[in-house]
Amino acid sequence: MQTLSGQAADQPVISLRGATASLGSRPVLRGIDLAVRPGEVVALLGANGSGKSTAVRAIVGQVPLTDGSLSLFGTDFKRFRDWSRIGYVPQRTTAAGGVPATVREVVSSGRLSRTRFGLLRKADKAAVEGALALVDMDGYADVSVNALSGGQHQRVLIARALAGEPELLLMDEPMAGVDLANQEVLANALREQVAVGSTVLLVLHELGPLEPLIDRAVVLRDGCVVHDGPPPEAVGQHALPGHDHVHPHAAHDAEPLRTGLLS
Ligand SMILES: Nc1ncnc2c1ncn2[C@@H]1O[C@H](COP(=O)(O)OP(=O)(O)OP(=O)(O)O)[C@@H](O)[C@H]1O
Repeated sequence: MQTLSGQAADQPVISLRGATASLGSRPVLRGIDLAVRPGEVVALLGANGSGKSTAVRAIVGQVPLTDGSLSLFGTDFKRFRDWSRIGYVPQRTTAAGGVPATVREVVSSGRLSRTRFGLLRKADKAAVEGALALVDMDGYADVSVNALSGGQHQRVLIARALAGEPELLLMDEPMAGVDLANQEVLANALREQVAVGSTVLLVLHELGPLEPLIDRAVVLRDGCVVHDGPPPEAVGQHALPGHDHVHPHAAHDAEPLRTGLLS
């Protein structure tokens, strides 16, 4: 079966095979296999320093692979040019730069790859306004990004990624610095993306309000995949920061899988 974009329905949107990468002289990804299929919402979990951000940065080409392969939408990374199909929210950055820009201007920049010659047409402007509304920042459209709180920045960066109406959304700790009420706002925004068929890969420390949306969890430890399957149940004490989670799906005779999401 083919999707509207001509891609085979069962073909992974992201396929990393045997991926290795180093930062400086340090091997950070040590043979990662990760396939994300169309419409899936996959959480990338693991302790600090396990390689989650590096894996996502490798997928968007910011960290070169030293071995293994990567394909996006069925195209080998070296030949992939269709970046407008991908929205990326990097980890802990700010939307504010040296130049004063309004929230709407920053979010509009996420639409440029969908335009011809950088001109925003009616549909582009509607997509920008829609993205602002999705993260509940429409009331701040004309505010300078320099005047925003950390959580508001994060919502603007997510709106910037959503403005391009990406088929694949990559988000590195989207809930970092966002209070619980706004985490719910972002969870709703994501739910709407998933409802229109977007594929999502998120780096998370805790599943939190996103838990009902997550189809699968991939847990990294020391640059290797140690679990690929149902998300760990984060209920009660298990949801508490620092809890070293023993996965309920581990075979009886197997070493209990400690996802150690935050440890
Ligand atoms: N520029 C760098 N040079 C050398 N090592 C680095 C560099 N950046 C990160 N590292 C190391 O690479 C490892 C993986 O980092 P990465 O940011 O991918 O982990 P992470 O799982 O996303 O962690 P966190 O949950 O803290 O964000 C860490 O041990 C980190 O110290």
